[in-house]
Amino acid sequence: MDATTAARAPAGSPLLSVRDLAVVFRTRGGEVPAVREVSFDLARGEILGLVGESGSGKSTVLTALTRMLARNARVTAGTVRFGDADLLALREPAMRRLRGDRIGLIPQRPMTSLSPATTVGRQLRWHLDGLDGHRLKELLGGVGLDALLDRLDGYPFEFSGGQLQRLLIAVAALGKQPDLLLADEPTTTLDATVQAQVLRLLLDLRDRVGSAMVFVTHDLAVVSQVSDRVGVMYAGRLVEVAPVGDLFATPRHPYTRALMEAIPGRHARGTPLRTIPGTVTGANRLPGCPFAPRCPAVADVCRTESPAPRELGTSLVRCHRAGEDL
Ligand SMILES: Nc1ncnc2c1ncn2[C@@H]1O[C@H](COP(=O)(O)OP(=O)(O)OP(=O)(O)O)[C@@H](O)[C@H]1O
Repeated sequence: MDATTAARAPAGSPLLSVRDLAVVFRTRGGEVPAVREVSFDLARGEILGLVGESGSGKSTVLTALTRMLARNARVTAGTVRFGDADLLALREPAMRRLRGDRIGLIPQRPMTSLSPATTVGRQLRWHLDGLDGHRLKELLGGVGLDALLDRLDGYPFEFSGGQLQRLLIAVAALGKQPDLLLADEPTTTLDATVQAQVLRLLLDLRDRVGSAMVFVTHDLAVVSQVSDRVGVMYAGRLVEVAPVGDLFATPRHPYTRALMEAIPGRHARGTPLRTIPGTVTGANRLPGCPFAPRCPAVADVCRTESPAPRELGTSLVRCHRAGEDL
């Protein structure tokens, strides 16, 4: 078994296969690596949660997969296979067709993917050919927006961020029913009851249509509810990938452990919330393990050699010391 096996989706050939993806951003100070050596597979109908602190590269991975990176970003290494297609090599018209009907993206900031000068109703019809009144009602109802049916001649600025987010979910998930849905913090702006409704709807889409999903979130409670497997990112690298139950029960990477320790409610009432000392700043440029400066189990080798992925139980973990009695 090679070292990427645990990053593989269970059984059958994967729908999506990402290998050694690397992305850099061009900045005034030079090129900054944002994503490095990211590898994972996704089976049909599987949901992979992607977690990690702000700036760890989650959105960059999703936008690289759909080839919608910012203008100052470029993919410097890696392959992305979606079925038979090599997504990084496809010509733009073919990629656009895939984005049109087989790969859906729910972006983190809804405003950036809507035209400010066109009514919301018109934009819905652009995205969903042959959208009739009955289907429209069904879509809006699915995301709890029935009340907006009479307001679709309004412009995006007349709607709240949460309403626009739900409209985009309705289009990307329910309207297109894609084979692959990439969702970037889709429920963060929603209140608890609407969030629960949207999560149920996404799970129902997976059950009915078999859509696979990569679901980015900061919220570990959400990730535990929706994911089959979870990938943990730190400073541009996927440091651990494991089935959701195993990741929460037996986190292997010291960063994953620290994340779990920081979950409110895991400790007795009155105990101060645990935080992770230090910051991630500059970690993506380090020669060794990016977590070394903050790691309670750091050894000399961690500062000089980047750990290769290793299998431990059902996890794939990038840590020199994982598996030791730390
Ligand atoms: N347009 C940009 N120009 C330069 N650097 C960028 C740009 N966008 C992102 N980055 C950098 O790339 C890295 C990864 O950012 P990314 O947005 O992918 O992280 P993230 O994990 O999705 O964060 P968040 O949870 O806050 O959305 C960060 O260091 C970020 O500063």
